[in-house]
Amino acid sequence: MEVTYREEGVAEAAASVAGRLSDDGVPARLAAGDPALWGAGAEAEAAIRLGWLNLPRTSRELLPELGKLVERARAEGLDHVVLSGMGGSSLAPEVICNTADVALTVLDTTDPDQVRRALDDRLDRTIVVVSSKSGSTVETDSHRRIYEQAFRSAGIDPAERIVVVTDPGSPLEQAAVEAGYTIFLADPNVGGRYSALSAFGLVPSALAGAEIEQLLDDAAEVLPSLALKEGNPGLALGAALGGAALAGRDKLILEDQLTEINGLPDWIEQLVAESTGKQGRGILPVVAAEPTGARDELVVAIESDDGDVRVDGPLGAQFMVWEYATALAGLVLGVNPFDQPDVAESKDNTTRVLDGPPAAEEPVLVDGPVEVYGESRAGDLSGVLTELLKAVPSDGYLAVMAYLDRLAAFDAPMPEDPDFEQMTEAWMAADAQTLRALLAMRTPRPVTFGWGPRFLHSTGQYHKGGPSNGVFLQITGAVTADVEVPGRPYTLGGLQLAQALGDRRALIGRGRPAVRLHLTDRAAGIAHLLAAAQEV
Ligand SMILES: O=P(O)(O)OC[C@H]1O[C@H](O)[C@H](O)[C@@H](O)[C@@H]1O
Repeated sequence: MEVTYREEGVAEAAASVAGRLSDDGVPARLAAGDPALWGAGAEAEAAIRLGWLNLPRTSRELLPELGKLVERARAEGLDHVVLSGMGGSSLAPEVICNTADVALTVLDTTDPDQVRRALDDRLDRTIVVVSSKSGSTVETDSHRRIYEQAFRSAGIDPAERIVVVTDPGSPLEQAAVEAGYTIFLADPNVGGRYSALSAFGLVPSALAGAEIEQLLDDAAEVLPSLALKEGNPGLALGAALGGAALAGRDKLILEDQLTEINGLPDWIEQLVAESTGKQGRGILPVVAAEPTGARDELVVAIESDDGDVRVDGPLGAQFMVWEYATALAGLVLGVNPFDQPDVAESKDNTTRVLDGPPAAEEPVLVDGPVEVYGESRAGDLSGVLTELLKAVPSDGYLAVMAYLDRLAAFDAPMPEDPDFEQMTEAWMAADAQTLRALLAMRTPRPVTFGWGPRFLHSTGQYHKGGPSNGVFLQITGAVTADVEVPGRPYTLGGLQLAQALGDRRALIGRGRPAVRLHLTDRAAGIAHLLAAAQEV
């Protein structure tokens, strides 16, 4: 595992931070799991959050039981693996399975269309992993209820198809015991976003067919170096992240194009944003964007020369080193890297909206299939986008957050016998993510993109707790066929909208500009929105 500095400014800032940390004995203290490192205020929490340092060893204990489960699933022909989990309970398995090139259907959404897509896909051969550390996350609870009902209606016993990963004593464990589900209990001394090498990362990945022992071997191999002052990749990376941020380079552009590791930036995004984005400080990860050369950017590239910092190594070691580096970056920035104090606010607001829907807000503008909610004096949609881009401060960013089906673009109409280029073009023309790229061309500031509610468990913490320089654009869409959540008074569509309204309320409450665009026809709305972005 190797971390290389490819730019002088970064090398200098990192060297000075690394020197200071080494003088204080930090590398060895962190490797030994010293909870006092982050100060008295963080000590109690750190004392129950450093278990990730032992996972390369302790997670091996899972292998025999997990091997049996994988064997049983194979023998029964259960080859469609669905993972229901938010944030730390799904981001690592997603990158593990993408890298291993094995199929895993990740449900980290409340979008009714996307959930129905998963339900309609090979239910007779589906095994569902329901993962939640707290065991009380509303999205995961809803998926579990929906799958239980779907299995029963198909004459399948849910106990044969549902596997639960949770912390001991959680409400999900209790429900799983009562229902007779297969249960894997995770190490409670590991926080969600540090849980890649725990049961949360390993159970769904093994079921999907990934080689998980190799991940643990690669993580174990890097471990001894994390106690060192020299030749310590975690110290090198943490000092670069923290040192650059202190020097004003607090936008972290993550590059991993065309490497063997596939999708690591989405996992890093949660780790770094939730760990550092609080008390008005933090590092903003920017995924899938081209560097612009802005003075506040730090470009980190996975296995390529495209960055100011280059990080090489296999996936298991990358998990370990990024976790260690992020814990150090938190120390350098003076924040507790193990809590997420501002995530709950949007959740509470969502509950409030579900309990008693607010008086209907009138759109300030309707432009074709797009309604605009929020403060705007623009006469049309491209005017709204122009206003938002202008509102971004010189050190700020624009966050686009789409509460939509992230697979909808694959339904785009295609020309007959399309070649790859034509297919890509058709997908991009139907994909909300294309808006990020179009807006990025029209501003020198970073533009981030998140699917809602997935990002609420990731960058959502930074949006509310980090520096107050974000501008927010939400996209929601009309629901044509909703999905009931059995035993709950809401539908998925109702929950999804409540999540958008709840988060917007939290952002506005903090004085941040936040506009919601509602697509009254989803496909036509995306097309209209992308056309408007081209006119900005
Ligand atoms: O695993 P769970 O308890 O369901 O939590 C899933 C996610 O929920 C919260 O929003 C936290 O901010 C995340 O850090 C966490 O990964």
